[in-house]
Amino acid sequence: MAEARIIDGKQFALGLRARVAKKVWSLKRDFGVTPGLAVVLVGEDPASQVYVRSKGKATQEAGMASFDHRLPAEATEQQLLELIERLNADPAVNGILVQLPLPKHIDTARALAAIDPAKDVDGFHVVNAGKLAAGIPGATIPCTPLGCLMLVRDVMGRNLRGRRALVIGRSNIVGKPMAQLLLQADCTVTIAHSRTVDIAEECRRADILVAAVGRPELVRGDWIKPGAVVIDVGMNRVSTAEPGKTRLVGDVAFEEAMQVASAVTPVPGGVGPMTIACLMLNTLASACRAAGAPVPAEAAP
Ligand SMILES: Nc1nc(=O)c2c([nH]1)NC[C@@H]1CN(c3ccc(C(=O)N[C@@H](CCC(=O)O)C(=O)O)cc3)C=[N+]21
Ligand SMILES: [Mg+2]
Repeated sequence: MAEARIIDGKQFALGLRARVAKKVWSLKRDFGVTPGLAVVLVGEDPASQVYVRSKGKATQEAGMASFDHRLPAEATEQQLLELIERLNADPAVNGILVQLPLPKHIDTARALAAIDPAKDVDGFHVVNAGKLAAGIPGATIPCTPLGCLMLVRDVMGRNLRGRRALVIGRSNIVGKPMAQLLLQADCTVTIAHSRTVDIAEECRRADILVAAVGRPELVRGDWIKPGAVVIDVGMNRVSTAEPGKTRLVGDVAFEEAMQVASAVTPVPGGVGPMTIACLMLNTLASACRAAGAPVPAEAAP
């Protein structure tokens, strides 16, 4: 069989960001509104600083206002909650992203619950998670699962009815909302996790396989159903033979998957760039709702 198609998430994300930028422009022209995204970073984690910088850059490139808020690692939960309250009340801010993970002395659930659900562009607030699970329109969809669904549809078309989908991982950020989206798309959905008895056997039934567990190259070629579409959410930094040098690998053994699947996302260049592009889309959508403007259809899959 021919090698699988490499799903170019980076390219798709560039296109999506360009579509968002166009709509930002028309929102400004027709409603006099410039969408704004506030990113809150607590502490100095170097990886988080890199992500936060690339989010700020993408926000500005889309023609939106970017507000950067840094708190020291020792900041109290109360200080963070006060900042969130100020951002909730600020009409220039349509989206609030509190970068995770937070320092251990801060209760993550409490911080996320403090964000106005209408400004929760991550889609992590229980109101948005609940709307997604209950099928109530107007939910903000978490960026990574939304991006994954876009890539699946790009390959398989919009009609996913009856497809067997397996999601590996049950986090609130990726696994659970991913499963909800696939269910809403009429897939037959299974969620596998660390206590699943035979993950390989579950994988072999899946037409759509989404791996989001954070275990480098867990999914082997012989776990994959021939012709399946494989979406690799994993971003694991592993050491190489060269001392001090690391490289990024996914949750899927990429070269093996390429021999069996019909399409596979690479790491990097697959899901990661889609997460950022969908964050831009969700921020635009929040601004549209606030202004009474039509919400882009892509934000409500
Ligand atoms: N409240 C919150 N929301 C988030 O969405 C969130 C978060 N906290 N905390 C951290 C994670 C991580 N994350 C990434 C997004 C894009 C790439 C990305 O674009 N990666 C590129 C490059 C990776 C590289 O080379 O290091 C790629 O996969 O091609 C990576 C990581 C968002 N996160
Ligand atoms: Mg698990």
